[in-house]
Amino acid sequence: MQGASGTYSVTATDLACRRGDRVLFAGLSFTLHGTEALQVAGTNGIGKSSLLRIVAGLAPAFEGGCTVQGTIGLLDEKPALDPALPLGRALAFWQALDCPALEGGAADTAAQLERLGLSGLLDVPVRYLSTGQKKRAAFARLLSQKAAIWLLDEPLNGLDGQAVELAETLTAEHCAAGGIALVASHQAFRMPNLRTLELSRYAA
Ligand SMILES: Nc1ncnc2c1ncn2[C@@H]1O[C@H](COP(=O)(O)OP(=O)(O)OP(=O)(O)O)[C@@H](O)[C@H]1O
Repeated sequence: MQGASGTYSVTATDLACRRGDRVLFAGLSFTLHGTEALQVAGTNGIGKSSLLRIVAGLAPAFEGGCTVQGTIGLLDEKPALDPALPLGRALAFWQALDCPALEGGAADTAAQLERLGLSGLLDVPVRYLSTGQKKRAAFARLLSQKAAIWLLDEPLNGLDGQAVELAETLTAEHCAAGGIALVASHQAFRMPNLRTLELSRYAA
């Protein structure tokens, strides 16, 4: 991560979200600083992904606003890895853009791939990877991004039990290192000091 963790923040102020002709939620405010994590919980369709897209700057707020200090890494169901490329080359493409001159980058990356159980899959085209392997690959890309603010949209979907624990541990490590995590999920997500925001409380 670049910059001091004390400078990272996500602030949502009186946020409302409209999708189509429906206002999904309104009056939502929260602040996250470096080291903090928040799980956005709620039933299917309540607006969890929509909230993350607003925070990421990919969708407009209907009312209110959101300001972020720090770089954003979004992990969602689309890993944004070229399906035709072998996994190793697909990840290298992003790494060259995200962190071209990363010191100790190669060793760092190899260790992360090993930890994610991807080392033996680097020559497999992305389109052949299983659902869980694709999600692991999305975490590999997220880690190489070195973003301060992790926006995780259903990060545990498709992962087996061991990988669920790893995803939770990686997120805890990210926050312990000064990062921020905003986790949208209807599933339990276990990590220290995780706050929960029930989006249904803001349903319009
Ligand atoms: N572009 C769009 N136009 C109109 N409605 C949309 C659009 N995108 C999403 N929606 C609707 O907005 C609502 C919220 O969707 P969203 O994906 O944010 O919910 P969610 O809480 O993340 O759901 P899930 O738990 O199923 O992932 C849904 O009813 C969805 O159909």
